[in-house]
Amino acid sequence: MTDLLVAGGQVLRPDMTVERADVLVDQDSGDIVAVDDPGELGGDGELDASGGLVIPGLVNAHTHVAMTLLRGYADDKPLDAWLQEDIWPVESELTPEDVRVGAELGLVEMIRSGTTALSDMYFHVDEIATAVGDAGLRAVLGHTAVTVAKDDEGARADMQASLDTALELDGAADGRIRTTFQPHSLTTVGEEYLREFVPEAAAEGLPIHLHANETTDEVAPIVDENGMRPLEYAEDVGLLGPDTFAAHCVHVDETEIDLLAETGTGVVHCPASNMKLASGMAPVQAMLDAGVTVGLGTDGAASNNDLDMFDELRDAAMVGKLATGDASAVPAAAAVEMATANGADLLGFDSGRVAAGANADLAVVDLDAAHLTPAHDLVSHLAYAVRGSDVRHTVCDGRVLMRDREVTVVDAAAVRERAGEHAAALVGRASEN
Ligand SMILES: CSC[C@H]1O[C@@H](n2cnc3c(O)ncnc32)[C@H](O)[C@@H]1O
Ligand SMILES: [Zn+2]
Repeated sequence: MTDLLVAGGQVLRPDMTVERADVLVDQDSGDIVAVDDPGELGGDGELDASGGLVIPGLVNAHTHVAMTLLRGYADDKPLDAWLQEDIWPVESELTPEDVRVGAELGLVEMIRSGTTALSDMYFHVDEIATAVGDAGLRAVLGHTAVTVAKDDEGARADMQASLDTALELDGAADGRIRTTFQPHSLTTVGEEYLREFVPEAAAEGLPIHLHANETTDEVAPIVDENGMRPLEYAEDVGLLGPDTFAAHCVHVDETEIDLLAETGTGVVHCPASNMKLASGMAPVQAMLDAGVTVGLGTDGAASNNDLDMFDELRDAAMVGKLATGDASAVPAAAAVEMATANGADLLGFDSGRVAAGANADLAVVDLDAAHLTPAHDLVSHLAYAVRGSDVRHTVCDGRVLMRDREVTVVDAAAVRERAGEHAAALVGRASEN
């Protein structure tokens, strides 16, 4: 057994307490072997956590990682105009290699800010899987199907591609990659395709990841056409259940919150994207109170505009209060749970906790900084004061992905340079059409 001792730091435990402890990692199995008092454990290798806080690697439960190439490409528009006027036209020019390079850039950004797991929705998914394999993170991937503006043959082919991709890629990268079936949203996939393909996904045991109830523009047509709320419609076509998680859920009423809780459907809150696109404020505290598992996601870098989950933690805690007029809503510990244990739960990974037996997916946050002094409450710091750039080391599956702020798994400078070149060429092609 090759093992690694993460030594000398404080550790965030699953019950949100913090204690001085060392963490022993088995690098062959990729699991945490033990968490014990300082000096009690020994290992072959060591990762210095002194002056730092060992936390579970953060879980970005909803993103479009390759959209880093579109960071800053189109801002200050609402969702529908942003997608139709800017994003979808430029995405139609994306090559498989662009998607690979964009994903590589996003994964470097995630490693640098302490994220070890992501759940992604996009296309050219083989390229994203290769990038995830090389970068060493854990991911739930899938091909996102859109049927609007396609003929029947094209629509069915896209739904089939979502099923096939999920079946083919599941278990890739030594099991670090899992998959989901992905109808893009309740308005961009036609009812007949949902009724045909959702049962097929269920029969294959595939989890489902979709966008839902993101804007009022998306809610109104479903209510008009079906006489029911969007999540009632989702339940009617078989989409809800314990293996489904829906991104956004901004405009959900009480009946829909109850439906989420009753069916065990998860939600991924994306506060920065919801603010930037002026989509609205999700009723996160009400969903948590009802027993809904709520994780946290950045959405893509074009609607955020970064992939730093510490920003997301702070935004979730802040906007939770603004949405309710209650300063006790979405407290620090709840936000940290959303970004760790809840996200891992939604993605189906045994991560999100620093405990013996769990995946060794960890980040070490450097506390030696003016903006983290004094250290009255480190859970408060994680939610309100830590920045992604405070992360000193990142470990996933027992492998050190970043040591002393140096990414060890890929050449980060080369990735940035290639991404800049690909983004410029992409925008050039888009402007010609
Ligand atoms: C067809 S691949 C996934 C698709 O989703 C688009 N997307 C990015 N952000 C959002 C969002 O907030 N709501 C809905 N769709 C979004 C992305 O650009 C891809 O086209
Ligand atoms: Zn999204």
